[in-house]
Amino acid sequence: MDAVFSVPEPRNEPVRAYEPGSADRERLQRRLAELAADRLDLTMTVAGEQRMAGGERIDVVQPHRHAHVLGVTAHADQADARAAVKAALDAAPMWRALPFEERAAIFLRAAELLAGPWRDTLNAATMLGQSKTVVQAEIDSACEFVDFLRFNVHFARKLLEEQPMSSPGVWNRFDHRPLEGFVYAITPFNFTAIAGNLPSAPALLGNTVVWKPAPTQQLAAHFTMRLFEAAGLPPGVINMVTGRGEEVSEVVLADPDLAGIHFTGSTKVFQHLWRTVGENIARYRGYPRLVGETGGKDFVVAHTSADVDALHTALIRGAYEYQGQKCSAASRAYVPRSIWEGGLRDRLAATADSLTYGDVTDFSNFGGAVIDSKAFDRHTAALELISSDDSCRVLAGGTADDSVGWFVRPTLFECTDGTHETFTTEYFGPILGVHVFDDARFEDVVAQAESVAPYALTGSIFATDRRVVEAVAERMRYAAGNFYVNDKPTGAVVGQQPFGGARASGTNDKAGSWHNLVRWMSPRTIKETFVPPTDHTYPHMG
Ligand SMILES: NC(=O)c1ccc[n+]([C@@H]2O[C@H](COP(=O)([O-])OP(=O)(O)OC[C@H]3O[C@@H](n4cnc5c(N)ncnc54)[C@H](O)[C@@H]3O)[C@@H](O)[C@H]2O)c1
Ligand SMILES: N[C@@H](CCC=O)C(=O)O
Repeated sequence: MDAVFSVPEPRNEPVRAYEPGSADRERLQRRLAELAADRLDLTMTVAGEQRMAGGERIDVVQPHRHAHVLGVTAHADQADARAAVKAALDAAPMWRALPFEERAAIFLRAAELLAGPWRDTLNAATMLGQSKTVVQAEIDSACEFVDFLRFNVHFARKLLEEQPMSSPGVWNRFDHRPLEGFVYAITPFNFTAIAGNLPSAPALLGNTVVWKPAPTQQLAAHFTMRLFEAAGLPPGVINMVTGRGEEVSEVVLADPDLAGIHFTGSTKVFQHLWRTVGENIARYRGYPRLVGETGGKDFVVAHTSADVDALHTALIRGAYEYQGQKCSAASRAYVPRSIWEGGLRDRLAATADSLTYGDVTDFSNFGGAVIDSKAFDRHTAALELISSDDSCRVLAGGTADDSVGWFVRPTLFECTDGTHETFTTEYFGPILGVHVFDDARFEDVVAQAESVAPYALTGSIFATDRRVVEAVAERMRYAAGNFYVNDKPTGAVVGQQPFGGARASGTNDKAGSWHNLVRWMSPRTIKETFVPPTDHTYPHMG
């Protein structure tokens, strides 16, 4: 077809409420029951073929009921990794030859399938496998995932329009090539949308991908792969390998055709990947693009002019929704003594104590369990540290129980030392530390909060005094890639608050925006001269 196509105008997928008695809720509950009753083989998908990986088997369980096995997966071994790389390289010529519109149509179809008939499946898988409540699943595996798919097409189309200038008699063009080789996408447990976006964004631009989801997210990852297939994704474009990933990386990171890594997860793992790429640099055909969004130690700073009701709600939601397992979760707050002792302390503690964490299929619960025993152990160690340290005082929670699920109570503590390790370490759980300061020390505390932790992902200022808002935004300009004014530091929406952070929090390539997509393109500049010169001499030569 000869045409310059426009693409559908993207819109954010509306969030459904699932109120009692609604048809949406009843349908989702039926799907939850079906998936809970199943015990799926959670295979790899390589060159379109589903088969169990060759390594040790792993049970995928419900974190809030860990005796309940949802499916069985396995660690991919080196032979599995080699097969996935080969499948990606074999599919590359076909995929990059397909016009952009055809690739875009597949991902737009995936968006509409997910917004419609696949919504309950992805939401139910995310609730059961990752212990998300219905609202947390809905904003992730339905809305944010749909948004990534729609907005990526919109931004990619705009990037393809980018063309250089041409002087008279010359036509300059950009050929927006995909990278030469394959992309390695490695995704975290906590967001189904991120797991879907990391392999699909490079694929939209014509790259083929080896995708390694987190084992604890494997149930939703399995259905994500089925969704892409249902939308028409050809075999070999995205190849999903299962399990922990170390063995996969031994093969993939040593492959000469590694063209890029699209990672979201912990800072430690990203640094390991970066280091390994550095050690292998002479092996590669090119310089692999390294895109990584990683950890955070996200702050809320309050001023005496703050709206205390808004601050209270932001701290509760920001710290304890999804059990604090968002990279953006508020985990350290700085509150003036007059506000803290004027009522906020007791109110926050009472609200935190009242939050119910339990089985997420009971829609009355506020939260579920933390993801696995490793996370549970990390949090119990942090709780022990807090309760045994004289500078910290636990005000709510502080307990944990793994008899049925990996439950950690929403924990609130205050700490006299704003440089304490609890203010610099990412625990990734429902643990909020508050440093209370004398009102007059506001500027010193802002300066400390700016750089005490190595991260720079999200942060909030609560103040109604505009001069304070302006001054803190300027003083903390590099302390957060996503900065919020009078709002919680979580819940970024694709197309509205492009997401990502710098310093130890990552490369700040803003998932779901053109900043990210541009990393998966390798433009070729073409100059065509219509009437080329036929005399090599210049006028100054006489
Ligand atoms: N900045 C962001 O946008 C963002 C978003 C979500 C999560 N996170 C961060 O992710 C972390 C939580 O997620 P997680 O526990 O899944 O992180 P993680 O780093 O433990 O794991 C992330 C992924 O890396 C894989 N992995 C680990 N070692 C590997 C290796 N050697 N080779 C290949 N793959 C390997 C894991 O199996 C998983 O798929 C937190 O630090 C959180 O802040 C950041
Ligand atoms: N983008 C999400 C966080 C993703 C990390 O876990 C938010 O803004 O809350």
